[in-house]
Amino acid sequence: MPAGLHVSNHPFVRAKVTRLRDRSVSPKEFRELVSSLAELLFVEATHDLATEPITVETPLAVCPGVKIAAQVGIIPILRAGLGMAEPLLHVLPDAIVWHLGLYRDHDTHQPIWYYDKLPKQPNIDIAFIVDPMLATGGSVVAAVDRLKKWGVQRIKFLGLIAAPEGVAALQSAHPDVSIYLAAVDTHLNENRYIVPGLGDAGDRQFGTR
Ligand SMILES: O=P(O)(O)OC[C@H]1O[C@H](OP(=O)(O)OP(=O)(O)O)[C@H](O)[C@@H]1O
Ligand SMILES: O=c1cc[nH]c(=O)[nH]1
Ligand SMILES: [Mg+2]
Repeated sequence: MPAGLHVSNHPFVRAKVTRLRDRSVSPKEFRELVSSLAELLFVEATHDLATEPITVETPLAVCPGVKIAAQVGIIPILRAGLGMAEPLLHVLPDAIVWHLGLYRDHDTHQPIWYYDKLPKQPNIDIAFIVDPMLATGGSVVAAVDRLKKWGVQRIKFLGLIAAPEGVAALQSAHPDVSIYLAAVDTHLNENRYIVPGLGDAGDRQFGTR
């Protein structure tokens, strides 16, 4: 069944992503914005997370409540996805983090693997792949391919800015993967960068350019 594309319309998200794009923003503020946006989108993306009924004793009475009943995996795509992983752990400290290392080749724009330490057996019920940028879609499609081969069937993608080309590529390769974003921009340029975008999300977080 095809999953959805969810582009947040929340004023916090729209204002923060506007600031994130600003070329004059320092790496420190850029990281803070990535972190805050990731948390806001995670809340939207986990609206249907499995829960289990429990009770809790307040000082006055026994009160019905719930606990989270799914083992969540957070899957950052290195490097730029790193800044979105830590804030999700603040919201859900029991989540497991599995890093996937992929970079996009400068000339071919194809994703190249350089880190993958997934164990033989999957130990999560649902995976949230995090990466700020969905450009051609090559990196996220490769990550979803890998997670499905590993044995995870429930997968969602959390990004900040996407190009229409990347959304189309991910939906065509993996129509079951829901996509949560802060913005969808107009197009990719000749170097496959998102326009207007924000430039290179890894470099802007870590001050490497
Ligand atoms: O949709 P795609 O066309 O695959 O492009 C998106 C990828 O490119 C960026 O990573 P980059 O290769 O710059 O690596 P980095 O995170 O180490 O900077 C970005 O963080 C995505 O992983
Ligand atoms: O616009 C883009 C495209 C790929 N990777 C980025 O960091 N930015
Ligand atoms: Mg980069």
